[in-house]
Amino acid sequence: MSLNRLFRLISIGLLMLFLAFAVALVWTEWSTYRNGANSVPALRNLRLALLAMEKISAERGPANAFLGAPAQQSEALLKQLASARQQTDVALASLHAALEADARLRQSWALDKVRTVEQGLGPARANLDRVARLSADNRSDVLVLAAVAGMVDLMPLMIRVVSELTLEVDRADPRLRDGLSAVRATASLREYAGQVGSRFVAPLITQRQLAQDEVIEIGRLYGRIELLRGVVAAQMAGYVSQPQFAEALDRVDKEYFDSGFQFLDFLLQIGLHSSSYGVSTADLYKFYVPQMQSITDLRDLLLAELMRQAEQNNARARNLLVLVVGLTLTACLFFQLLMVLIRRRVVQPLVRATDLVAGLVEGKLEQEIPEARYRDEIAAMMRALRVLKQRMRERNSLASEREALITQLQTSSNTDFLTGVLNRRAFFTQAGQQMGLSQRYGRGMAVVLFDIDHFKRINDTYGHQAGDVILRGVAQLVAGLLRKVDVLARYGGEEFVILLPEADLVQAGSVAEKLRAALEHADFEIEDGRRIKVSASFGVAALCDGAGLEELIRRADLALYRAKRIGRNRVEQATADDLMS
Ligand SMILES: Nc1nc2c(ncn2[C@@H]2O[C@H](COP(=O)(O)OP(=O)(O)OP(=O)(O)O)[C@@H](O)[C@H]2O)c(=O)[nH]1
Repeated sequence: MSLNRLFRLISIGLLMLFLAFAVALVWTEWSTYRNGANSVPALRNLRLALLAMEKISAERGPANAFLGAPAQQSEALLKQLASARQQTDVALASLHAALEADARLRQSWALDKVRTVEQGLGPARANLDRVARLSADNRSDVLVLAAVAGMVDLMPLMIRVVSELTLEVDRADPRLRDGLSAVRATASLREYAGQVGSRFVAPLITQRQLAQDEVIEIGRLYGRIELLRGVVAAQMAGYVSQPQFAEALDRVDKEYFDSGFQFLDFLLQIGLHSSSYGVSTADLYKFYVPQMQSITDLRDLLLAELMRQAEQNNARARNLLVLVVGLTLTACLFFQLLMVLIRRRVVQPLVRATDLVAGLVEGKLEQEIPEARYRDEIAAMMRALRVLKQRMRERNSLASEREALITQLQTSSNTDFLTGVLNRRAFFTQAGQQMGLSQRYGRGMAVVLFDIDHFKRINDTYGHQAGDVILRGVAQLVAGLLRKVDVLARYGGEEFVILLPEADLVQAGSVAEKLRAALEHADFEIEDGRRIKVSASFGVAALCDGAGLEELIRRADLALYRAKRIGRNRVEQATADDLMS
């Protein structure tokens, strides 16, 4: 796999991994933010539910007072009760409207229960009013207990509404869990405080001793209240460093536990042994109910703090989401840029350099080696490649020069400098090779020796230079008349030798005759423009009875000698006498 392709695959793989990681991160932050965004509306709903619960509890105060009041006090208490009932109705209507407006809660159990409470409130109030309007003699203990219980029985439904809405807040932002527990504990404390007060209503109205089951129930409620006091104190541990929380908790201790609770304790001590309480339900409403306000205030303070925390958490989640998205996008961009940079500055130049080196190895010295864009290691490599290419060029040119020189030297060492035909040494080299082939394959071969006649006279008459001109002319003429396979060489002085491969004596004689005739008819122009005629004598010998080259030349030389002797300008072939001599 090429480096380029490998890098591309690695880049894509890394980018995929990176994107998966980024998407997971953004998704987590987005979910936190989206869930957290529900925490504030969910807290508002919870606050409305707690308020409605408180109002229902609070309504029991004037209601209980009204139950036990003599006729002359009824009108004033009725007004207070009407006002309390209106506040309950407003609080329940607000809660109802808020739950209906919330798409997630429109079909919820919480809304069903709110409706049930709204529906149950009418009959409970009507029953309470009916009992309150009875004459004192007719307000039996059972009727009063039933009237009080009618209102108290609505509370479990409201507690479930509160539980469900608390869960909504918890789901939206689990970090609010501790604060929510504190709020719930405070709300429960307020509810049980109301309930324990209500337990004294019937005995106060009917001026009787506390029944045994009432004592047990009051004891149970005392236990719960004490337990909740501990729970609230524990839950508040994280808050009491802030003065407003410390003060609110202190107020609960002083106003409710030290004052209100003491008042109930006083009634309990009386109710255990006698019926002479000396207080009415109106007194209970007047002395006890206001002390519970400190619990409600603490709850509201906690709710406000929770709201602040929820908003702060939301803002943080939003900021974190923006930061994560921003960082992810930046990192993504940076990663892409990094990959492009590595590809452009490292991978591609490396691949290019590899191609260039491969090209140089193949001898492609014409290829252009580009200038590197940056002053880095790649630039150094390109510079080195340019130097390498230059050196290779120089070496190649040196090699060519040397080869040309060798060829030139070989040519000049094999060539006769005057006539341009082979010299005697080269003739023997080539003739020796031919002789070997002829002997191996049994082919014929002949040698012709010829010598220009009376050449000394030409030199003497026209000068040595004219003699040279004629030597060149004779060599060119003869070379032009021979086959390519024939080997012509200057044998020495004005004497030439010709090797005729695959020729017998007769064929060689014919060739010699043709040459002789050509020379006889030719004339050669010397420097002063004069034309000079020459003739030559030829001796011919052919290969037979396994004779070697030397022997062949010797016989041709004998024949040439004979031709000179007989009269020149003629061709003589080697004879049987030449063979034996
Ligand atoms: N101009 C010139 N003359 C040469 C060269 N080589 C040899 N000669 C001359 O060739 C002549 C040969 O003369 P000889 O050997 O006496 O023979 P010839 O005069 O040709 O007489 P025959 O061969 O008997 O016909 C000599 O005078 C040499 O000096 C050369 O390269 N150039």
